[in-house]
Amino acid sequence: MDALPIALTMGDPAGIGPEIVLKAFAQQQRERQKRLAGAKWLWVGDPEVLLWTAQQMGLVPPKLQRVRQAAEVAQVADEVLAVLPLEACIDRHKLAFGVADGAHAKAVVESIETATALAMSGQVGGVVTPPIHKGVLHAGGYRWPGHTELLGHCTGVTTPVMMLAGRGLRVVPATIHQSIRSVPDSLSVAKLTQIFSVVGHSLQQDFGLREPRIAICALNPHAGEGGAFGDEERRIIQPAMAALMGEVRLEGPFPADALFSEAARAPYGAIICMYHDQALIPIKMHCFGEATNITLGLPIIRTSVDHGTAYDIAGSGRAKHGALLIAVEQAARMAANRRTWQQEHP
Ligand SMILES: NC(=O)c1ccc[n+]([C@@H]2O[C@H](COP(=O)([O-])OP(=O)(O)OC[C@H]3O[C@@H](n4cnc5c(N)ncnc54)[C@H](O)[C@@H]3O)[C@@H](O)[C@H]2O)c1
Ligand SMILES: N[C@H](C(=O)O)[C@H](O)COP(=O)(O)O
Repeated sequence: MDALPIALTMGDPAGIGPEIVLKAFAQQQRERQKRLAGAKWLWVGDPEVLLWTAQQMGLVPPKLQRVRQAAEVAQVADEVLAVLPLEACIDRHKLAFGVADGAHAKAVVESIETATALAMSGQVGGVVTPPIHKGVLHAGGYRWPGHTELLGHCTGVTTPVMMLAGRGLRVVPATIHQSIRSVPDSLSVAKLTQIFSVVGHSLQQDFGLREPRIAICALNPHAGEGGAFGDEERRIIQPAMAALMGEVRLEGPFPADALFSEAARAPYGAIICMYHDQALIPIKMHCFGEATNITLGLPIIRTSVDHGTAYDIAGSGRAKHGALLIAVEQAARMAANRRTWQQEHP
């Protein structure tokens, strides 16, 4: 078993996050009987949220044990879920499934900040984040569009990079949570060079690929058709690729529509796309519920589920928890790969 626990954040308390944590922990316990494997979990959040969710849904909650620091998790029995409470609390009398409430934002953010600090100081092996509701953060006065940007802020990283990975496909959106209208103007040679470099390094360090090939999507249809439909390929994408020649194996820019067939993508360790939906539509069509959202370029390991808060089914019992188990396993695998890489490249 890994020595360090994995920290799980609270996520949005009114969404399916607490439900999938309860279900995933129960499954992990059943499988633990068969094979002793995997790191212990440390849930960073208001324990009332788990208890309320279990009570409302008729689920049997695990025994919870409050800890004050991550080091205590080693003493917590396997069948008990260690919980690190927050300073900010959730008012369970006002909590309702599927209702976005800006009053939850403070605790949601504190959970992410606390788990990140634990990972930064080496007290946990990685951070796994159940979904948050971006409207809740916004209503609470926070301007982070999502985890990715908040994690960048918490770790002092200016260009955190989002990757979604599942069933042999890895996609990276070069721009994330912003309007389509603003995308071309926010692409620059410097920004793309940085992202291409982070992805190349992470495929080696975190995914164990020795000489990864990376495909780059064009921004415009048919890669701009020689300039007839736009020139960002010539002005921005190609110079960024050229800047890394000899360092990272980049190919393209390819017309995005033809790149996602099985044959076209097979040689590549990752496909870098120019905007959110160019990357996330193909991966969610390919394996929604089984993909993992990973933040690259951080000094810590962070993974997440590929789905959101699913308010439409919160509290109904219909939420599937498979993506959370996959995200935890992915975090543990990445932590091991990174340790090996760091030993080989001191
Ligand atoms: N990792 C994250 O924090 C994360 C990821 C994606 C979206 N979000 C946020 O979640 C909120 C809702 O987003 P959305 O509605 O676009 O996407 P969503 O993933 O919450 O829901 C899309 C559809 O998939 C279903 N679904 C999602 N997860 C499911 C599961 N585990 N089991 C069964 N069905 C599931 C939902 O019921 C819904 O019909 C938004 O605020 C969004 O920004 C957060
Ligand atoms: N773009 C992600 C998705 O649609 O799955 C999601 O919004 C999560 O983003 P963060 O990990 O930055 O919260």
